[in-house]
Amino acid sequence: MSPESGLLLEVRNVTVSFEGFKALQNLSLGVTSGSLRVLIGPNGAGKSTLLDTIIGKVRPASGEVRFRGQVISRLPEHRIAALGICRKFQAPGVLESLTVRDNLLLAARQQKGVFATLTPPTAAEQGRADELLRLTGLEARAGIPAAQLAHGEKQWLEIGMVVAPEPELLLLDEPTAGMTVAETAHTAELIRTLAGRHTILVIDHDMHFVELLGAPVTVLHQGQVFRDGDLQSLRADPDVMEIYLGRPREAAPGEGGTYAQA
Ligand SMILES: Nc1ncnc2c1ncn2[C@@H]1O[C@H](COP(=O)(O)OP(=O)(O)OP(=O)(O)O)[C@@H](O)[C@H]1O
Repeated sequence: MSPESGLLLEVRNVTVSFEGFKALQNLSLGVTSGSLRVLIGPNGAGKSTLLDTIIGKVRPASGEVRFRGQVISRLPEHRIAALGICRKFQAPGVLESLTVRDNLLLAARQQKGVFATLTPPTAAEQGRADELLRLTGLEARAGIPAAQLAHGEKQWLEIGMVVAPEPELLLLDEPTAGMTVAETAHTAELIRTLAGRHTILVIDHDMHFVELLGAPVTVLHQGQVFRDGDLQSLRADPDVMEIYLGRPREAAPGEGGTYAQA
């Protein structure tokens, strides 16, 4: 945590430019340790670019990102990841031929790469894999190849794999994309369980899911923070409605509705 601001993550006046087009414009955002925050906004608002900037995939033209008070926006991606920032992308990255438990075990190994295959897992690593099975609700599926999992189960497995090394900050990009209503509800429960142990930023378009998360919401629009608030007040905000309704292709953020997707 930054001794100066008390924030775990600080995005300070960040501008990101793609060949002159400003995807983020002087954007500032602070995240406290252990909090859960949702990012929403119309297509092209800059949500993914913001996560890309935090993980070091995209460099700001101006401004900076601080993590625990340290400026990270000039560090290479692997150094930022090593500080404890992990991002789960939409596409699951599980190894299909391995069992669910072995995927979790691999992710829980302290020793990475080829060395992990040369030494047997420690009792602590085995214990962590079992803990992750319970956490994700995949205990009954532990012994089957990951290829046989349903779409939602695969996503929970990947969340388990991403949290295995205990990252301090977890960035989730549309974790419920393509999920059924029941899978979405389970995902919300899982993320709520993880909050507190981890600081979590979630991007999602599914307002039912956002409601289930019950977390503060930040609305991005045209590369800037447009509003902060709870979902209920944002739904009642005519300006928030306007930025969605102003785009004919997109759905309005009505009860249980879905914000526009790419
Ligand atoms: N590599 C890139 N080169 C050029 N323009 C880009 C690049 N990445 C993003 N953009 C543009 O920056 C803007 C913000 O994109 P971004 O993907 O961050 O929005 P988003 O809020 O995540 O949208 P969505 O909800 O559709 O995923 C968009 O206009 C997009 O076309």
